Amino acid sequence: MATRSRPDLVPALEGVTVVFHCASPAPSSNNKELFYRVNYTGTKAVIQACKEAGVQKVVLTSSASVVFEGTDVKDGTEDLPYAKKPIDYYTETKILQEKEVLGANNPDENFLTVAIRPHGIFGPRDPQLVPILVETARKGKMKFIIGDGKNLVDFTYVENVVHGHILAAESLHKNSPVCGKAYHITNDEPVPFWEFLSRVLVGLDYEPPRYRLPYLLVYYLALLLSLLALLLKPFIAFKPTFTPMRVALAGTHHYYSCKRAKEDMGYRPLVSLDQAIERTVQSYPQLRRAE
Ligand SMILES: NC(=O)c1ccc[n+]([C@@H]2O[C@H](COP(=O)([O-])OP(=O)(O)OC[C@H]3O[C@@H](n4cnc5c(N)ncnc54)[C@H](O)[C@@H]3O)[C@@H](O)[C@H]2O)c1
Ligand SMILES: CC(C)CCC[C@@H](C)[C@H]1CC[C@H]2C3=C(CC[C@]12C)[C@@]1(C)CC[C@H](O)[C@@H](C(=O)O)[C@@H]1CC3
Repeated sequence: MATRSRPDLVPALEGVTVVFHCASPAPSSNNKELFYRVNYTGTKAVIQACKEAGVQKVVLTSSASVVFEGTDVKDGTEDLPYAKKPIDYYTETKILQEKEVLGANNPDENFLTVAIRPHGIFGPRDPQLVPILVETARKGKMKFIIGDGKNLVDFTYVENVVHGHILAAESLHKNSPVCGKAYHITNDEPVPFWEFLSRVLVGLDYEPPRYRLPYLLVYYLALLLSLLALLLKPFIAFKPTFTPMRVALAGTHHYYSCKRAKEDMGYRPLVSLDQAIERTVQSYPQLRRAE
């Protein structure tokens, strides 16, 4: 449902028991105002509309990045505090959104909420991760490995993310431990970031990245480029591919524990990373490298 207007939402929600709130502008958007309007004020409108329409359960699609500050997270649990300096404005508004949804949990009034925090979602025909990767490779910018190439990251197949949402909805009832809590949902198979990207690229007939660059060198170069882009904005518009945020995502460990989801809602990934990569690569014949 692509609306943020409460008067539109209420009639659409009449008779509904569970709302899955997945709406967000794409993280790559530059529109700060839109992030705020959709992820924060839009979420408040959704909660209000749910209450007015008598919806009892809300499952929010949050993001594991709400605790990521651009430095290593290894097997991070849900007890990690929210990032004080989130990696971008999208994530800043995901934090506001998650706080709003979890804060609205009120079993006494029969209004139950839970947040799912996936990480690095991918899957067949997704318009984000693989297309961005291929576009970067086509521009000849996927030749380099940032850092030592060993940093482990979670990438989560879309079907496992959906499974986590359904389990959360089914587990949401009065006295359940899931009420008002956040849950990491990943493939539970952390993989070296550069190995994952290489497998997707090679699967689509592109060369994998080969040459190593020191992490800090690339990070500060990206920072410099971003500052330059900001300074030159009134004269020329250019959008650097390697932003500090992308460099941090590419060069640090960021993988999360699913222990809480396993214990409280019986979560297990349904599709392995091998199967997931295979299915995803097969779904993009148009992105395959031409001979
Ligand atoms: N893609 C990832 O790696 C990832 C990881 C963690 C969390 N998430 C979260 O998953 C959810 C789904 O994202 P996705 O990556 O599948 O992208 P998506 O584009 O498939 O889904 C985003 C949804 O938001 C709606 N939307 C966008 N702009 C809107 C607006 N202005 N007003 C109302 N609705 C609007 C779209 O209609 C769409 O249904 C988001 O909440 C996102 O923050 C994504
Ligand atoms: C230019 C290259 C160095 C990197 C190219 C790959 C990137 C397009 C993706 C690899 C990891 C992805 C990722 C996100 C965006 C796309 C990547 C950087 C998110 C930041 C998108 C927003 C989500 O909420 C984040 C999450 O917590 O899952 C994603 C983290 C991984």
